[in-house]
Amino acid sequence: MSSPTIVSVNDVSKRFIMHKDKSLKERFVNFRRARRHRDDFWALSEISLDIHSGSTVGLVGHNGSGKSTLLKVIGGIIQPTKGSILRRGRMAALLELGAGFHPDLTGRENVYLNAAILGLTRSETDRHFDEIVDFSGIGEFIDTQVKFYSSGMYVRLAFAVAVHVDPDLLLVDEVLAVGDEPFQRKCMEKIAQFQHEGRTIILVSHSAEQVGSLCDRVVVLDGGRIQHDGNPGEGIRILREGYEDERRAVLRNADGSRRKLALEVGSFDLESSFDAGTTTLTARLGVDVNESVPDWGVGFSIETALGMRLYNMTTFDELALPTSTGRHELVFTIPDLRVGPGQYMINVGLGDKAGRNYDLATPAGTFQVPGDDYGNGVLALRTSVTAEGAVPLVRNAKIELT
Ligand SMILES: Nc1ncnc2c1ncn2[C@@H]1O[C@H](COP(=O)(O)OP(=O)(O)OP(=O)(O)O)[C@@H](O)[C@H]1O
Repeated sequence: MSSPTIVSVNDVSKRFIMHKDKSLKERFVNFRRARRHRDDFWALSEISLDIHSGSTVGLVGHNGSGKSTLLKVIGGIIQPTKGSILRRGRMAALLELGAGFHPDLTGRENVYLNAAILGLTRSETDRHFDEIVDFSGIGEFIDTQVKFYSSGMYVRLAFAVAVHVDPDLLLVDEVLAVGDEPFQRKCMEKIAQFQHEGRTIILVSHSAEQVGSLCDRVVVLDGGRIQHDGNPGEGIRILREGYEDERRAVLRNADGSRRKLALEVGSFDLESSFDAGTTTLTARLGVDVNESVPDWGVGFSIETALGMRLYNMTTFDELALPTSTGRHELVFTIPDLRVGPGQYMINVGLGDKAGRNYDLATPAGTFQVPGDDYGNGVLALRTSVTAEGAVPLVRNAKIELT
């Protein structure tokens, strides 16, 4: 039996009105002709989603695709123009930096205010107060007005309150990217605990890695519509493909002709060879040097289909690459590749030592490692098992280029 629906988004559309008049005076002068001086903009169109209790849903999409608007509509912060939202249980939302905090109140006062808004009594908040402050790491600044807090401090305190009010549903909008690394780790642990406890999480993220590791369902938005709803790996692939199309579009001049970058990924070919039980992967990268760039180099990384970075290297410490214009071929050889069954992506980026980035191919190529009987996971470990009277089997994992 599937778990009950905690959020139901029914055919929701959201319109924003964009005023063409720049100044108040223009608006005043054009008051009677107001309709002609405004544009309707549909940030969300006909969105329907049922979110089941206990799931972790990632909302992803390009800038302006409507992720934050959808999260705010789900959170009841803004009303849909059409359609309806049904929500059950206690909700805690981390939507905008500082939203829900009163700048003139201290951290302590804001904790009580926020917790009250989220439905906690004063004595319930008293009980959690030390834990909240402890989790936030705010320390003695808890009695300082929050207008003096840094953005990191805001997020830490807001997150600490949200996760200590016993929510059934947690909405998180990108704010996790703000805190420092130890705090982000703490947040991730808390989210994992929430998942374990069967709470529901909806999060907006730009990080494929975060979405891939946390979510069991990914919704890709494009221009306010659902482009994909379901498998996270497929969602991340669709999102990346979109970024690649966007990048190509940026590389066009106004007349449609292709604009050249100083360094460009010209070609990328993968080969694999299998010998004596090990796989060697060879990647041939053709770089078009259109303008001489001193100290250029290549970043080369391998990721899982869910965006988890497995390996990263650059050529900067290995090679001084030729600066003459024309196509240069680099050959990356990875002997004895030991990754487990699954799909992998190879990304390449071209840049220089001064930190300038020129071209990026994400992915430049993909490969698939078929399942074998040695186990699953990102590591291919040739674990051997013996048992008296048993016949050992020998299995080979061949790599297929896709
Ligand atoms: N209050 C508003 N008034 C007018 N337009 C708005 C308003 N809020 C959002 N928009 C527009 O709606 C579209 C969707 O915005 P939204 O913030 O939901 O996108 P997003 O996918 O979260 O983007 P990002 O990744 O940049 O945060 C954007 O084009 C944005 O400019």
